[in-house]
Amino acid sequence: MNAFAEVGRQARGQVVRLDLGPFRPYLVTHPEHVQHVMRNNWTNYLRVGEIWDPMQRFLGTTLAAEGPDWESSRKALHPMFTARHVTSLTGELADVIAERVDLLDEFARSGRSIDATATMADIVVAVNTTFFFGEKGSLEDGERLVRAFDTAIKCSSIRTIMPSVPASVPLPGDRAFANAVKTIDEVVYPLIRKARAASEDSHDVVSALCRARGEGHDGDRKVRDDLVAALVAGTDTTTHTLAWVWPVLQAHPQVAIRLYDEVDQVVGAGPVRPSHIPELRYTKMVLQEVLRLYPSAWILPRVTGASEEIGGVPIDAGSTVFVSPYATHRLDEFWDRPLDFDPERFSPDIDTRRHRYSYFPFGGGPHQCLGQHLFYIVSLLTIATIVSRFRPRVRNPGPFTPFPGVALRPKQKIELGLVPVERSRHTAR
Ligand code: HEM
Repeated sequence: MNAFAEVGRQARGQVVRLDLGPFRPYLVTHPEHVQHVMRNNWTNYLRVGEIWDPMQRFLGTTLAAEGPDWESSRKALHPMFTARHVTSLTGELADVIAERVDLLDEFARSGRSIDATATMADIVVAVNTTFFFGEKGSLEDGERLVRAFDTAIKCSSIRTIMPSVPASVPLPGDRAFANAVKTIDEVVYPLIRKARAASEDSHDVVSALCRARGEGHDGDRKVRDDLVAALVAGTDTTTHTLAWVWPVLQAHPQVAIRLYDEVDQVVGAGPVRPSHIPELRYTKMVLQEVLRLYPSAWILPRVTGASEEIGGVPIDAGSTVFVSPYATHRLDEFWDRPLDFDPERFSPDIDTRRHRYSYFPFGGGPHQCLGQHLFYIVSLLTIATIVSRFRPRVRNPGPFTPFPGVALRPKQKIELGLVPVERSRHTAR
């Protein structure tokens, strides 16, 4: 990842062509150019081609595609992801998170470490299962789905690196891929049927999609594709961002002290309530800075429809163009001390006048992330719930370095010890 960021830094905002053997994508990092690709001329920068096609074999062709199918999927999902709707569910999500964090007491008592990534994944799966399926889905359904997503992503990436092999020629991983897709369908279709059969006006995503999409085979297929694509978009991204928080706090004790103080003041011994969320201002700044240095959606590939120039560099039709929050967030030209971790950059009291596209962990333009409100609420609830009860300490030595999977994640396992916080309940506000 360092080498990748270095290419971007040395280009100083110019468009460069990467030399990855036979594959020669362009890397676009200057905020003006990013804005051109993501927003101003987005219809010429398509999510098609050898990187996206294998993923569409299990994500389907609604949200993960382009054109009218993508548009209708986005329209169907949008009402479930507005700030107002997600905020209305904060109490329910807080209860789900508190239940998962209760399970950590045993580790704190016995002194055993937890695996930070696995624990964050456990919380995210529980939250997403509730948010997407309400009472219709069980935790076991959510866990089966996530395991199947992992397999499908791993196996489809084999085809991504061998794009010239036709689908009719078998490759290793094909059978596991087919089984994963079967598992996904075995979990999702019965939940769609349950949602269609239920007469109540539920506020979970599957019910809303069933209301928005037509009935019958075609309608069910669209609901299935919408659900799978949105769940995949929101699972690893949130999990790995939350996992990064702990080594980052360990490496920056002054930041950790301020965050702990804030949670102590706002939440005390807990439980975390919806009214606490807007008050967790510093904790949110820490998350924003984590997303600057470790944006889980670290690369956004596009393919040009027609030839054109970006910043004076001619780009032929059919070329792959990479836009990368990871690279742009580390440019000296747009960030002061870009490699330092400093949440103050996001202080609402500082007038930074940053270019909108110098910071874009959630993308931008018409494909901008639908899940960012959900992400902030879930992450603030998770951090505050854990910190109101424990002081997490990373026990294994770092450094913790980013690994460029489909989502950017810490390469090393993070072993977290949990020291219970002793305080009386009346400190809660
Ligand atoms: C740290 C957390 C997250 C990050 C960094 C993130 C990042 C992104 C980015 C960069 C995009 C744009 C992709 C592109 O332009 O090709 C995107 C799209 C999307 N995200 Fe997120 N996301 C996060 C969490 C979530 C969550 C929690 C959900 C929902 C559960 C979600 C749902 C979506 C959806 C549905 C899209 C597709 C929008 C479209 O294509 O029109 N994301 N996300």
